[in-house]
Amino acid sequence: MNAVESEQMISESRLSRLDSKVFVIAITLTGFLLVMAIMGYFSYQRQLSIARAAGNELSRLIESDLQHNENFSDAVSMLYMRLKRGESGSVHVRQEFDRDSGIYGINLYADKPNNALEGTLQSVTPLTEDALLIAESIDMALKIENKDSRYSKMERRYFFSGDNHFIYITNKMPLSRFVFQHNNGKSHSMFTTPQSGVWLSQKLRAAPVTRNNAVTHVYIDSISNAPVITVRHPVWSRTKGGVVLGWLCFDYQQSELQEIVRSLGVSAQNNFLNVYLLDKQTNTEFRIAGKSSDGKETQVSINDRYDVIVTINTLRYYVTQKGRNDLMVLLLVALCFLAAYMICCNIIRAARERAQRDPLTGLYNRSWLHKLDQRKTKDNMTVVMIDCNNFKAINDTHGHAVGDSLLKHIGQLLRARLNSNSDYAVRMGGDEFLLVFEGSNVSQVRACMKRIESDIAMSSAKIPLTVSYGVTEVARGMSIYTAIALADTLMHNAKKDAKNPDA
Ligand SMILES: Nc1nc2c(ncn2[C@@H]2O[C@H](COP(=O)(O)OP(=O)(O)OP(=O)(O)O)[C@@H](O)[C@H]2O)c(=O)[nH]1
Repeated sequence: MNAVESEQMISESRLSRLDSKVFVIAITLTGFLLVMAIMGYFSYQRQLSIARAAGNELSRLIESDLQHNENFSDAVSMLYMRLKRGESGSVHVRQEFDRDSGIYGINLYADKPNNALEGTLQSVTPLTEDALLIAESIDMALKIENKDSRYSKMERRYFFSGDNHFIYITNKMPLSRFVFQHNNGKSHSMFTTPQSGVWLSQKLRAAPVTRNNAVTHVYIDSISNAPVITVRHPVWSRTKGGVVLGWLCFDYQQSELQEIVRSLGVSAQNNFLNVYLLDKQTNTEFRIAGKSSDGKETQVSINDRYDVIVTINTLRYYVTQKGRNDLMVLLLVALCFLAAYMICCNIIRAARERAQRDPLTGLYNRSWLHKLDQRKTKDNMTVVMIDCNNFKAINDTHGHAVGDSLLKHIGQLLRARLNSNSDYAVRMGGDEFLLVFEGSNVSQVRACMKRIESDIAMSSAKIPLTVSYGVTEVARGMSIYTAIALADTLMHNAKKDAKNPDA
């Protein structure tokens, strides 16, 4: 092999080394990104399905509440009509006046065994006969309401608003929170909470907002100072389409809707959900739960007016337990790929190392030379080309196996004489060896070669073996291949001289 061929082989090997590294990195990165993409897709789908489930459930509950309110208002209308016609007995509710708050009130259904009060009807003006009939109807409707429904367990704020009267219906709450007030030593049956007395009279005295729509947009309630939507249902004096006596209005407060969100198993443990009610007509968002609006979004329609929007805060999703599992898997995948990358690199390094070794002698082979070429030539660098004399005859006489063990033995001898930190032995092929000395001058190298020659002669006494060699100092700036070629020529000259001592 000449120097040009060697150069070509070296640059090819350099290229393949680079290729294999780039290949491993590319495969690792592609695999990692692929797994990330697949996991991201499934994580995204899971987040969306959670959002969709929450949105569907919330819209279903709100819709059923709206339906419930409508049924309740229809029941009040029906009962009112019956009372008016004298079909449902007489009016039982009793109007009373609370001097402290200046409010007229009527007790509604009190569920004493369960310590629950449905509420009181309260008005700042004395209730007219018609208003008393409505109050009685509301009382009766409350009694026949399904007490087991989720709705009946919710705190409720609603009021009746007619042309001449505004009746507020207090919240459902435990009886124990009410104070039975006494008037002149006589038991006074009107319930008033000490905390809510002022609030109630304010609420009642505030002019009720006239609303033309069946559903209001989100507004801040003047008394409770909280965002509210009011849904109103007509109470009819005759059948539907007849005269409207007034409106039963149901306030949806943020806290109530939050309660619904909390009651959804899915959102109770996942604080990454942001839930909004979107008023489609005014394009107003009414936040029910959560803090931000970013993330995956899903929109579920409740009715013509409202949509539920659920978004998922991805960062929070990952911080909560469910997301943490995803992160752990992602981390494990990253570690697996890192391990795979390191293993691949090691395999390649070992294969490259093997490719630079001669399998018979364990010395470097010719392809290792490019390493030397890459390095800056050091001062005091000397190369020696060695070739065994008449090796063919040894093979022919003693057999190839003996020839092999001789070559192996020469390799050991060479290694034994070299300084492992600065000198290298290379099997160039067949019975040819190259020695590279870094840090020894030519005379030191020649002295070393004398010792190697005698080692070989002594150790192969049964099968006499000699070597020829050529020594060349690598001049500053000289290519290693040029030096090897020079040493090769010198070695051949020496061989010729040995064979023809007379010439
Ligand atoms: N046993 C063995 N023989 C080898 C191996 N590689 C090459 N040879 C033999 O080594 C011999 C080398 O021959 P040459 O260098 O051409 O000639 P030579 O007999 O050494 O004679 P000169 O070099 O002129 O002194 C050939 O017969 C090869 O077959 C090997 O790995 N093992």
